[in-house]
Amino acid sequence: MVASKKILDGKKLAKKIRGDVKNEIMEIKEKKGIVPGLSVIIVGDDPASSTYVAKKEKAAEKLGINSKIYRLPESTTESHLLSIIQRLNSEDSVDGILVQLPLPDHISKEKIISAISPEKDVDGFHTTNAGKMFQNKSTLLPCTPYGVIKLLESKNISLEGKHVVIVGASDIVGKPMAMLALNRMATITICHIATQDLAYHTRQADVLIVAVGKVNLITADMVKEGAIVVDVGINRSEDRLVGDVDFEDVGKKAELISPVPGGVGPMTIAMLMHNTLMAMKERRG
Ligand SMILES: Nc1nc(=O)c2c([nH]1)NC[C@@H]1CN(c3ccc(C(=O)N[C@@H](CCC(=O)O)C(=O)O)cc3)C=[N+]21
Repeated sequence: MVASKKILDGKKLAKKIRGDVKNEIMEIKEKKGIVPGLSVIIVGDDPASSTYVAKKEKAAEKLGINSKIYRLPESTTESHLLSIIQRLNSEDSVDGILVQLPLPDHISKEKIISAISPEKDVDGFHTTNAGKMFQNKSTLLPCTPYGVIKLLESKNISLEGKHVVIVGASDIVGKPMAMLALNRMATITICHIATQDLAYHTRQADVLIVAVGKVNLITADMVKEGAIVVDVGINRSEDRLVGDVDFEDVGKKAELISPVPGGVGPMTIAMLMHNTLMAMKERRG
């Protein structure tokens, strides 16, 4: 068992953040008579994607966000999807547009993301928002890396001067995670599929952030004593949800460790709600 004081409890923090967002939404509703609107588009019927979208819908509803889910068949054409996005871009009551990833192979992810108005890009994936993040300017930040930062900040962990090692270099987690850490003056290492001697790098980490999607990728021998470990991985193993980190063994060595489930996942949803409110305030606040 990992001692509870060592656990980075994302479920608890996400609840607090959702509460804060809800209070602000109620205040704005009272003063101005407007509520945030979130449109979520899902193409095809991948069961994991459907679960996540259902979670987003439920969270939005509880916070007084007006959410609408577009469930489109796998056969949806790129041009049809683009036409829906264009309509949502011009709809004043829609503050956030999220297209659930992955998309089917016949649809270009880049084309779809760049069609979303940057002001409504609550995922923070648009190149305009990525560029602003690069410049450390205020923008909509990608929900998962942003959630990781919030989780660390909630324990008063400053990244300044720390060696943050990120395993995984995806556009939606690893790369933006590195940029957010760099913007907070961390020294960063990004490991990926071509990295030689992964363990050499992970053992240097003061803060180790893992986002790969491989069960038990990170074992106790790969982690420095007293490190902070954040597990972004989500894997289904023997019908249960596990991360990329061997939680029990690594938990003994780590100072703090995030669990799966109950770690980064709920933070992703909370930051999406936060971003939806921010998008509303920026555009029509
Ligand atoms: N455009 C887009 N934006 C996304 O933000 C996005 C996406 N596409 N595609 C898929 C990934 C994955 N993702 C998760 C959200 C919540 C949990 C979550 O709430 N996890 C819970 C448990 C989930 C469960 O029980 O199945 C937890 O870790 O405790 C996980 C994963 C958002 N994603």
